[in-house]
Amino acid sequence: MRTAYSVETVRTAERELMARLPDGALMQRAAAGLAAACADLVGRVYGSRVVLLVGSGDNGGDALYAGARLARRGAGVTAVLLAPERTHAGGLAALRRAGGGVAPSRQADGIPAFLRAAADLIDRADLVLDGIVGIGAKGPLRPDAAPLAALASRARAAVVAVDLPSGVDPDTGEVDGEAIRADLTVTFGTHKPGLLVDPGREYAGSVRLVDIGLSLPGEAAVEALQHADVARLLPVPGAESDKYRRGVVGIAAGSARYPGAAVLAVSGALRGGAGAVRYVGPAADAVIARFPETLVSDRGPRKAGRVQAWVVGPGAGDDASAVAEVLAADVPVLIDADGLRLADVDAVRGRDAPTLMTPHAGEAAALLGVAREEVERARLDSVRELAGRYGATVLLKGSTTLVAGPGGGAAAAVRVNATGTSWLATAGSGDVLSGLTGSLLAAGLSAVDAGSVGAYLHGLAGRLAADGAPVGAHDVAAALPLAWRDVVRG
Ligand SMILES: NC(=O)C1=CN([C@@H]2O[C@H](COP(=O)(O)OP(=O)(O)OC[C@H]3O[C@@H](n4cnc5c(N)ncnc54)[C@H](O)[C@@H]3O)[C@@H](O)[C@H]2O)[C@@H](O)CC1
Ligand SMILES: Nc1ncnc2c1ncn2[C@@H]1O[C@H](COP(=O)(O)OP(=O)(O)O)[C@@H](O)[C@H]1O
Ligand SMILES: [K+]
Repeated sequence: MRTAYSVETVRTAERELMARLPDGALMQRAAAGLAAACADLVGRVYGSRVVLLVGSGDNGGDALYAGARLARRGAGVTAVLLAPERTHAGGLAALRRAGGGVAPSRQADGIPAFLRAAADLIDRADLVLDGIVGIGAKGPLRPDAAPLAALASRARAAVVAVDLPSGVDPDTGEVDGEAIRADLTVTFGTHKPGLLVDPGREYAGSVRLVDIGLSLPGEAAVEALQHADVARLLPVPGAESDKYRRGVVGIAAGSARYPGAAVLAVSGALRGGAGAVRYVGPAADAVIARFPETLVSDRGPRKAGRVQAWVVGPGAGDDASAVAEVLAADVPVLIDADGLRLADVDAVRGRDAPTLMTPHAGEAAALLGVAREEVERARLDSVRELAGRYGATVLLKGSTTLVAGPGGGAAAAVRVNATGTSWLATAGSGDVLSGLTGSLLAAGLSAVDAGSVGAYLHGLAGRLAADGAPVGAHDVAAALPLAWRDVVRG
């Protein structure tokens, strides 16, 4: 499991560790790891041109000490200081001792000369280190720092963010205004939520974690399943299993207008671990024609026969009665697409069995009564808010998919999944996800596990199916067994 902790938790862990170590030891660990990562990235340190963007906190201190290490190995290192009088004094002295230089400053030389010099240096650099701000960030980048982020983001040089890209909110991944676009982020002690959740994740580039010895007890703020975690959660039939013991998933989906949604949801469900798929709705002929193994019924969810979990909503049009019948069932229910619009909030809140809602940003926005952009800007807050309002587990789809448990509060970890690819942004791929995830629910996974395992397999299948080329949703479904095998084989 990859875990990310809130700034507050990181600060507490740092204080405890610092109390047991000599002054400055932690920063030296951070700077050593940072310099090593930079050296790996540029390949040849000797003769390389390195620019340090240095803010007034310890994040700047890390950049200065790492710069000193690179200067000792023969790099030409220049620091651009945002606040010379408040720069980390030890770091700056170390850089000077190692032969590094300092660019003209805003305070002494005026803003135009400062920006011209910074632009020149960044233009000619092989490597830019972003030490503007780290976990001490408050609000959007300030007006003096924002132009540096813009210059670095356009640079031909490799850009390494120190701890996290400046301009990305450490706890949420929100980006308000300018932010550093890094090729690599070297983060210390633990991942930060903002590195795993979009839009921050996209700004971070690849992320390297440097162990500085922090011990982080208690619940993470954000966690991301890895192959081994998913492998442990996948349902595997035992010797005594039969199709009913493996679980039956009911799919109430599709309409005369959208029969394909039913077919795609079933295509995902058949590959999700349930022993049988029961389809209920007006697209039975289309479903059977494509998947003859499906059990079909035209009697509505209540009379369709026993299932261990329901999926309701994909392509369902305005069939509110099917949604109400499914919500009345005492088994786990996944609500997707049209079902989200038709589900009564009190009926969802009143359920005893687990409920999993799977909106994309547009659907989440409609449920929350805000604009879609607001959900995309603040994905963590949005998923927690929805989970709290409905008392349900919520899976918010997108480039990073988030899964929040029914508590909705900040205390419980939100799962994040980034196995996907933007090729998954294709009509019907959400239907495949809902069938797959419903199947995992029927096989006995909890709502949070089913959602996060479903998103993981679906993203991986998308990647395997696409392999750099456009694919249809049915290709994603067909690649699910490949993804499953890939996970099991490790
Ligand atoms: N505390 C520790 O034990 C360690 C801290 N480390 C580094 O220290 C960093 C945290 O240091 P600090 O607590 O000094 O905080 P930061 O250096 O992250 O930020 C604080 C400084 O940035 C300025 N600032 C805040 N918001 C800003 C904004 N929106 N735009 C521009 N400037 C802004 C503040 O005025 C303040 O001077 C970590 O991110 C990490 O890089 C590492 O050295 C590892 C050890
Ligand atoms: N840019 C992206 N990167 C990765 N995955 C994406 C991206 N855009 C969409 N997806 C994934 O593709 C699927 C699309 O689902 P959805 O929006 O419900 O589509 P549809 O309604 O057409 O089935 C979701 O699993 C979502 O997470
Ligand atoms: K930074």
